[in-house]
Amino acid sequence: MTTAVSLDVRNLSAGYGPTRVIEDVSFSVAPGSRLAVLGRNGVGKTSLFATIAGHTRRYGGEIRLGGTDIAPLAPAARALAGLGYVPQTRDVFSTLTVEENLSVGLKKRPKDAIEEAYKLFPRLKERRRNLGSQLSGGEQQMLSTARTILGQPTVLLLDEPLEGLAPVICEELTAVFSALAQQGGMTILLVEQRIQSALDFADDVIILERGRIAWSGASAALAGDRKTVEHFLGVGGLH
Ligand SMILES: Nc1ncnc2c1ncn2[C@@H]1O[C@H](COP(=O)(O)OP(=O)(O)OP(=O)(O)O)[C@@H](O)[C@H]1O
Repeated sequence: MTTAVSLDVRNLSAGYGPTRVIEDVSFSVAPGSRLAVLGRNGVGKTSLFATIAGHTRRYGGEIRLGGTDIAPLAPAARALAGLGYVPQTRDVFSTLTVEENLSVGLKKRPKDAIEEAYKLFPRLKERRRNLGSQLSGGEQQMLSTARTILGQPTVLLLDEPLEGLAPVICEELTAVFSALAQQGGMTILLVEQRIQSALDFADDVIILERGRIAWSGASAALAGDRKTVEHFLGVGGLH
């Protein structure tokens, strides 16, 4: 059965122990589309992705992936169901080689599927025998992204993938993300501090404020609405 919605989040509330940081969040994302999650520091962007991936305490709400509620599942089962999560921390295994890191992402797929990762990021093939700890920040981001993509997710969550990276690496990564959405039909959710980059990449946007959705709409609408950008994201958000 096909569904018109790839990810559907309904009335989601979550936090850490007794502290709630996500409050009654609802949104949906169409298959193959791109959603940017924006907001000032500490509003809950990382926590929202961590909640969808199963790493916080959920108080209520549903997370439907292709029609199935994955909220009761453990993080590994969510990944098997088609959810890819690339955390802000990148989580590269520093004592494993690039190739060993990629093998972890294969799950039950044959070893030669690793070539897909090398096709996406040729730099990783050059560094296949290097340890995770020997990689630059950009290479670590490529590795973390490639490892997740080897699991063939239908929905990919990218938490600040461009943070701290040189402009040329940001362009390379952004081109891969765009190709995954356009040619691979992958649904991508992106947290990004650079508002203009996020708007250039995404079809739609949600803005969080204190764990709640404060604004949602098309990227083009937000790009033309300087007042809303300044109100929720601060002066100088667009350039
Ligand atoms: N592991 C944790 N335990 C307790 N509180 C946490 C934890 N992680 C985040 N928080 C709190 O949850 C709230 C939301 O934080 P979160 O990191 O999700 O925001 P953010 O919008 O991603 O911020 P930034 O833009 O700085 O990355 C903050 O008040 C933060 O202090």
